[in-house]
Amino acid sequence: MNTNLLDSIHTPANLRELPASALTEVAAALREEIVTQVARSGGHLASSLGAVELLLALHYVFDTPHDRLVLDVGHQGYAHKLLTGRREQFASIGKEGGPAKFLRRSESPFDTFGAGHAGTSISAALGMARGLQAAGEDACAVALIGDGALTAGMALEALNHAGHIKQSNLLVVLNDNEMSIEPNVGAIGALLSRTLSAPSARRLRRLAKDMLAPLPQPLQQLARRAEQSAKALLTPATLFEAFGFRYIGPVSGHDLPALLRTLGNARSMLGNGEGPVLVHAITRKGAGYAPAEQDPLKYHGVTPFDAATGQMPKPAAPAPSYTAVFADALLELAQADPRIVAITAAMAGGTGLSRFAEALPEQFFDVGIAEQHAVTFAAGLATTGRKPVAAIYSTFLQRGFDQIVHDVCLQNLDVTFALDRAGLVGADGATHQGLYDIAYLRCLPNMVLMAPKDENELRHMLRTAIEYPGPVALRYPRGNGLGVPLDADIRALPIGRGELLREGDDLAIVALGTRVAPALAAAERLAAQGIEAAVFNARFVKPLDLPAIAQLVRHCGALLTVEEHALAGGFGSAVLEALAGEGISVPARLLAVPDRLVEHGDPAAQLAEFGLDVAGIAAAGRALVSSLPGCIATPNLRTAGR
Ligand SMILES: Cc1ncc(C[n+]2csc(CCOP(=O)(O)OP(=O)(O)O)c2C)c(N)n1
Ligand SMILES: CC(=O)[C@@H](O)[C@H](O)COP(=O)(O)O
Ligand SMILES: [Mg+2]
Repeated sequence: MNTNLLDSIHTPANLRELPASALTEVAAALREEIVTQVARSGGHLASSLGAVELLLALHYVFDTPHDRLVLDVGHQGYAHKLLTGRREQFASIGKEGGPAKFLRRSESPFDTFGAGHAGTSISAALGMARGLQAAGEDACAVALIGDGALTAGMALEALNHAGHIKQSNLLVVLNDNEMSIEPNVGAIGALLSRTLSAPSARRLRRLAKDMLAPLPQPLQQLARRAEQSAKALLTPATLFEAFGFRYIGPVSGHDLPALLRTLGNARSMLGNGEGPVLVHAITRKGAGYAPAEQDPLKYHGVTPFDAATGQMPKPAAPAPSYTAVFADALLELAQADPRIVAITAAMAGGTGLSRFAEALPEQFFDVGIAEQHAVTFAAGLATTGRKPVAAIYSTFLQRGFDQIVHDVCLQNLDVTFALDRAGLVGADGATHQGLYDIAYLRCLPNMVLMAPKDENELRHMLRTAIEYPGPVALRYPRGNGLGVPLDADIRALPIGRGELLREGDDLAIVALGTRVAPALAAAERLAAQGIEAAVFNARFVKPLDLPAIAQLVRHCGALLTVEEHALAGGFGSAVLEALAGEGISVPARLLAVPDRLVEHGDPAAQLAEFGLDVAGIAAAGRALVSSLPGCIATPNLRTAGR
């Protein structure tokens, strides 16, 4: 395939200069480019392949960016990126300085709305449509949303509102591939599925029309009413029509002539005051690349692989991932205690729970992309004596904040939150960083919050959390553990107690989670420079081990806190607040992620940039000790000063 065809397409306006007959070739070129580049860089492959013709047709039919195209999640948007002037940078997608894997308004005027979390597109497009109407602009807004994302509560809230206000310059295009990351959960997916979908209903309606034609008028009306009820049973049309949408479909999302026709029709229906329109397109996840079509789950999000064969290199993992260790420990604990149940919000693979689902199906729930529901569902289970563990990425749990406050903490219910991907996440970037959970959880009454220093401690913390009869959140990072040996038993830790890992007189380094190991290494470097730093593994953000920390700080006379979390509202802030409450004031430095967006990039480089690696911690420790009164800035700093 000749991807040179793409050389002449810098904006959709170039695309629109081509005859419609040329688009099939453009689609093939886009697909080729996506497979080739994602095989090198990694990224979201299967979803993007499935949406090539849809994006091509949307940019061809609509006057983007004047007409606003809003993508849900953004992981299906690689053809959109290639058609809107980002082909040259495409090879560095997800890398520092390269395009984001999702959408950012700062990246292109064609990215009309930032995306990364599921279910936002219809609300955003509805807001745009209303705003454009209010400004008297002759433009429309188009939301492209997957069948998985459509199960998110806010997507349904938006449908409800859009129909209610009859927003006629709004088009929703439903990209229905019968998949979320994994097969879709629940009735909406089932309603949309092929067996119930409209071709059969349409045939039925045509047949009924032919049969009714010779009948007298009243009988025809009666029969039409009966046909309406049959339709209600058979088609997704009635669902969307009940929401106040005019439904068109289903149409094949890979048949370009049919798509152009259908979207053209939909466009002509917009703006006439009769309410929003929904086009239902049927697609295949991974379309056009056999390995991804056969196993769309495996090729949903990929690291570099061999494009020719689809083979993925076996990662030479030096240690199991935190996710895997968490999942194994949870399965072990749940096998011994049937009260323990595991909950995921459409991320069974990502949270490591797939094996749990197979082994203990009665104790496992995938609620779909419904984090808010997951939290309150867990709370409900807890009222009956179940011990729910909701495993949700730190970034996605943001969705369920009010439910954590109102349904869990206020009632002090026994729910464990396993916050995977807490910290820097790398290529997924700003929308997926797990940098805010300490801030949004530690302010809540009744909440216990902890973070393990390694994967072995994670297992003990999981048991601690499950045994504790109230809300607990456990945060752990994306990626591999430290490779430490795993204890034979999994035991509960004392709540609110940290551990002193290294003694020292000159500086107290109080570290949390992933930053404990580098803090220890930094202390060794400092020792070589004559600074004896104590290193304390805090384990708990809430309740803090205040007695131990206060004693250590008093002893050393200087405090350095280290965490992989935003500075504002983070662990260091918690320590300072607690010390201030005790009337302890001490020279201190808080090492944390600064108050700015952290885009995609290499987490190791980002940690170094923020001074959170070994060198940064050592440098901050040395600077702090050097700044203390009476300290002479030479080797043996504090001792020289004393
Ligand atoms: C709030 C939220 N929860 C979970 C995710 C993780 N996630 C990303 S894509 C996806 C599946 C979306 O399915 P669909 O919209 O049908 O797109 P497809 O992958 O099938 O193309 C999920 C669960 C997310 N991005 N946002
Ligand atoms: C699109 C999306 O939100 C998820 O697929 C996300 O990319 C998950 O990434 P990891 O599971 O690899 O952390
Ligand atoms: Mg889907």
